[in-house]
Amino acid sequence: MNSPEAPLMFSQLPQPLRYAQALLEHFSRLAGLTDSRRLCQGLVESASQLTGCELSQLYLLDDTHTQLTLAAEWHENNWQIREQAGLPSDYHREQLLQYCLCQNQILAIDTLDSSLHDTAFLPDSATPWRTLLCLPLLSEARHVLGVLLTASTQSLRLGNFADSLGLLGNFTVSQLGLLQRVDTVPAPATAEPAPDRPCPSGYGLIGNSPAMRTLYQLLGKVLHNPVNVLLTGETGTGKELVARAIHDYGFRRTRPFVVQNCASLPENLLESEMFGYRKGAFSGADRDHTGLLDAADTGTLFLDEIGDMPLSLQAKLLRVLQEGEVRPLGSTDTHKVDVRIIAATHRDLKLLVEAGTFREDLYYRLAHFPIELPPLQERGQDILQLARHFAEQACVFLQRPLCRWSQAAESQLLGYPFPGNVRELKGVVERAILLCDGNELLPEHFSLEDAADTSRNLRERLEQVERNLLIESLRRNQGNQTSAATELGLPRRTLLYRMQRLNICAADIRSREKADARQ
Ligand SMILES: Nc1ncnc2c1ncn2[C@@H]1O[C@H](COP(=O)(O)OP(=O)(O)OP(=O)(O)O)[C@@H](O)[C@H]1O
Repeated sequence: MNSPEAPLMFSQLPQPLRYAQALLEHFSRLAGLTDSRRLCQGLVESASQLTGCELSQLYLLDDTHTQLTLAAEWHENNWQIREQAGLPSDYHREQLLQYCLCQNQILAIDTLDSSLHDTAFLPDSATPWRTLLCLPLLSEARHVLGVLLTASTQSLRLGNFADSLGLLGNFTVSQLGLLQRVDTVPAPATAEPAPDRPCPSGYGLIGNSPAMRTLYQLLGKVLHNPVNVLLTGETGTGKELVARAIHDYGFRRTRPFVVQNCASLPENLLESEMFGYRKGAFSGADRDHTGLLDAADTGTLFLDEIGDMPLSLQAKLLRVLQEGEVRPLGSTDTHKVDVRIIAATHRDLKLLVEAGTFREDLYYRLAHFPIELPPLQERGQDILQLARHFAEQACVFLQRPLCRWSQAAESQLLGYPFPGNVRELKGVVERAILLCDGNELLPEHFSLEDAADTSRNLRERLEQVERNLLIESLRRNQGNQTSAATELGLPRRTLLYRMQRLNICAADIRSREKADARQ
């Protein structure tokens, strides 16, 4: 067994060949299981048989990575059924599991000490648990999906099984994924069509385009990993929303989330806000003040517009990132904080580095895990999904019935460039809901044409606005010209004249009456 390949995985085991053969048999047995529950049970049984451990447990994260659940347990030669299989949403007390999951690290403990380690997740045993192995289970894309744990009351070198058991565990979770996909094959054509309602697509964010799916993949990688994250992208693309998602769906979700916009305060105020100060640090400092870094301790600090942070503060922030240390103004002492920094900017930080206004060392520290948010224009049909979502929100807020979307309005939104991205879309939709008196959103409710169409002169654009106003009024009055003229404060003859000039015909007015009648 001196060949450099296969033996490496088995070389520390007493009977490597027999073990390799047994491992193959377990692979092939698991590959034949077509029921998710049996597959989970099969894995824990295999893990115990291969290692000789009395206990094996399989924990799986749910789709949103918020809940870690005990999916199967093998103990005392049997599958166990536990009542409360779900762990608290931050699995904070289960430090060992949390370490393995969040750090994506194998954990092998040869001498388990119950006074040092909280092992409440292990079942009661007459003899104390002595050795433990925790393996993060990974998808093909290297996302952590769960943990495989084996434990024994005997002294075993469980670390030697880590590589081979990891392969078996990863294989099992990929089989589970396949089975889930088979179970969720679209319903047959006879089924009722799904309601046309927007729904969050990933981590509470809306959008299903390839660009957004790539974003969700990247988010999945940082949720359970304490790296700092740099969010870039045009204004209004959702950087703050994404920062919140990383916090809310990650392992710090029960800890504070603190936001500071670096462009909103002058240098000295920003410094005292972030780092805090001691009484007497400057005139007016009549008491100690806790800084945001302390407020965010054990949680997340979101630094928006990081490109606008003054150079002197950049040096202090670098110290926090490198040493985890904060020194409040007026203090000679430093103290430690444990804060995940998520920074965001719509500016090109590399250019700022070249221009000498942003520190290169800080840039590299922050950009450990850069995530670029796609502009709205690159999200295709997400525009409509987002628009429906914002329309629904606005209708609920205004306590009015939901509006239908005319095809023309949808096409108009799809053809508009949205330089202000999602924020602009939200504003445009909310305004349209206010302008829409009936139940159907029409192109004239959206003030997009003017911004998009620069080919028309001012008079033509004003005429378009006037035309929309007249049509709206006529529709409100069921086509009655006298009532519409009164509402608009015009003599009826003037209204007729303007209608003629602006080419408003009965069909323009009827199009909504028809829509209303269909309701
Ligand atoms: N994918 C999304 N799903 C739902 N709402 C979104 C999405 N992206 C952005 N929004 C909404 O759009 C608005 C702007 O988002 P946000 O403030 O996070 O953008 P930003 O990139 O941080 O902007 P800025 O660079 O100007 O600070 C918010 O109301 C946010 O809720």
